[in-house]
This record gives sequence, structure tokens and C-alpha cells, in this order.
Amino acid sequence: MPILEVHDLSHVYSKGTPFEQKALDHVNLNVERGEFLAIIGHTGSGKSTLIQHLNGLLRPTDGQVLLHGKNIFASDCDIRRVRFRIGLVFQYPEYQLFEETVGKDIAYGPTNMGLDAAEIERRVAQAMEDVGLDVSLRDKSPFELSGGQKRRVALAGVVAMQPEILVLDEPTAGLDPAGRREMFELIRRLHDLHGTTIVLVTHSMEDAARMADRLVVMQNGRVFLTGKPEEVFARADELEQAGLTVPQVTKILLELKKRGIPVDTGCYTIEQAVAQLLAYKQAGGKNGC
Ligand SMILES: Nc1ncnc2c1ncn2[C@@H]1O[C@H](COP(=O)(O)OP(=O)(O)OP(=O)(O)O)[C@@H](O)[C@H]1O
Repeated sequence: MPILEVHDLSHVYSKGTPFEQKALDHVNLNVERGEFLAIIGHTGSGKSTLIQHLNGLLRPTDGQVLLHGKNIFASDCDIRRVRFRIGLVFQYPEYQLFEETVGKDIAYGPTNMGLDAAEIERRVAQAMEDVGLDVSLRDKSPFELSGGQKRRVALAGVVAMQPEILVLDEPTAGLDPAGRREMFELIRRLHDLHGTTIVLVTHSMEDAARMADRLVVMQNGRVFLTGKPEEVFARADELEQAGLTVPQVTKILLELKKRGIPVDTGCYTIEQAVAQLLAYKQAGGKNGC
């Protein structure tokens, strides 16, 4: 059974008012345990609205979200507990830091869970280690830290709840290339170390393809395409017609394949593409890359 199921989910903002706005239109989606899923799509396609339903921050206008097969809004389902199990990291989460020390901020979630002091202590230490924050920062004010460190504190606050599913909305927004790389490495480590199921929203096709096992492409509040990155990018023409940018490396590899060069189109970095072409050249253009 999938860990999370989205059944025929629709959402209309300000329903019944002159400002009515349909944001999701009969979305169906399964998330498997341990999966790394990326949701992509251009601005306004419904990504943020969708993920806010995953832990019950938004109530569906129609349809359901099931966690382990159970409707999260069922009368016997405690929505607070759902939010401990599905951790949501908003865009620019550092703006939500408010405690006087890093340690207290990270402890906020575990404290709300009603854990005892020793367990809270253990989780704060573990979460700081998981996100690469030095213990010496624990008693500092979060407001004295750099932007990247603040974001790690915010992430640690969710990680400390040890959610089964971590949902991240554009976690690299506003970071420079080095910061983006570090943030992605960190998310990858959380996934690999603890087997946390990840749902990542991003604008970047490249990042999604490099990080995720499966992509969900949203358009106009609907799931437009879903599949492994190579399956999705094999439909480059449809993606481009929908106004979505296919990674340049993929475009080149698809074009080479069309011309009979047996490249693997499932790679997304220049280094990997060059390595393939060099291998092809060294084999005298006879073998597959
Ligand atoms: N609070 C709101 N009230 C009314 N309409 C909203 C609200 N939030 C989003 N919308 C509308 O719902 C639609 C989907 O928005 P949503 O933010 O989910 O898209 P998105 O893909 O996450 O966009 P972005 O990439 O810009 O964050 C858009 O038309 C948007 O204008």
C-alpha cells in the first residue's frame, strides 16, 4: 500500500465568492514508502496547493488524502498527529524562526509532540547533526546566523519531529549555487540515512531529475505527466509545448539518439554526458555509450 494517496483531489480557493479560484482539478497521486518524488510545473500550476493538502493544512474541496490508507480528515484521525508524521518545510522557512536560541527553535516541534526532556534533547542533537549544524550554535540566537544556517535551523525543526514523510517547497529558493548544492546533498542524506520519504517541489527540471526517483509534472491544477525522469523527459516535445523547460543536456542527448547515436538519455549533468560521448568515441563509435 502506498504511504500516501491523493484521490481525486480538487481545491477551489474562496469558493462561492466572486474571487473563486480553482487551484487543483481532480488530482490523483500515490507516494510510495521511501520514495523520492519531485513535483514540478510552472508558476500557478498548483504545486504549493497540492502539498499543503498532504498534511491537512488545506482541506480538499473534493477528494481525499489517505495516510497509510486512512483519510486524514476522518473523524477518528487526529490531524495534529498527521502533521507530526508528515513534516512540511515551507518556502523561505527561516522567516518562521522565532525562539531566542537555535536549540529552543529546533525543540519546538518535539515539545509540542509531548516528548520527555531527554528525548527532546536527543532529537535536537540528532537533527542538528543531520542538517550539518555545529553543536556550538545551539545556544546562539538564530538571528545571528547566516541565511543558509538559518534555513538549516528551520529544516532541523521539522527533522527533529522525525517525520515519515518530509515535504519541501522550493528548499533552495534564493540560495546561491553552492548553497543549492549543499541543501540538495543534505536532503539526499536525510533520505539515504533515515529512509525518509521525500516530496520535493521545485521549478528546476535539472534538480528534480538529478534528485528524484519519480517526477510529477503539474499543469493548470492537474497532473500532466508522471514517471521516472527519463520517461518524463522522453516526452520533451509535450513538455515544451506546455511551456516547461527540458534540461539542455537531455535535449542534446535526445537529439543524438534521434540521429542514431546510442546514448543513455537518463543523465542530467554535463559531466555525465561528456563521459558517455568520450566512451562512445573511444569505442570507435561502435558500442553503446
Ligand atoms: N490563498 C490563495 N487564494 C486564492 N488563490 C490562490 C491562493 N493561493 C494560490 N492561489 C491560486 O491557486 C493557483 C495555484 O497556486 P499555487 O501557489 O498552488 O501554484 P504553484 O505551482 O505552487 O505556484 P508557484 O510555483 O508560483 O509557487 C494559482 O492560480 C494561484 O493564483
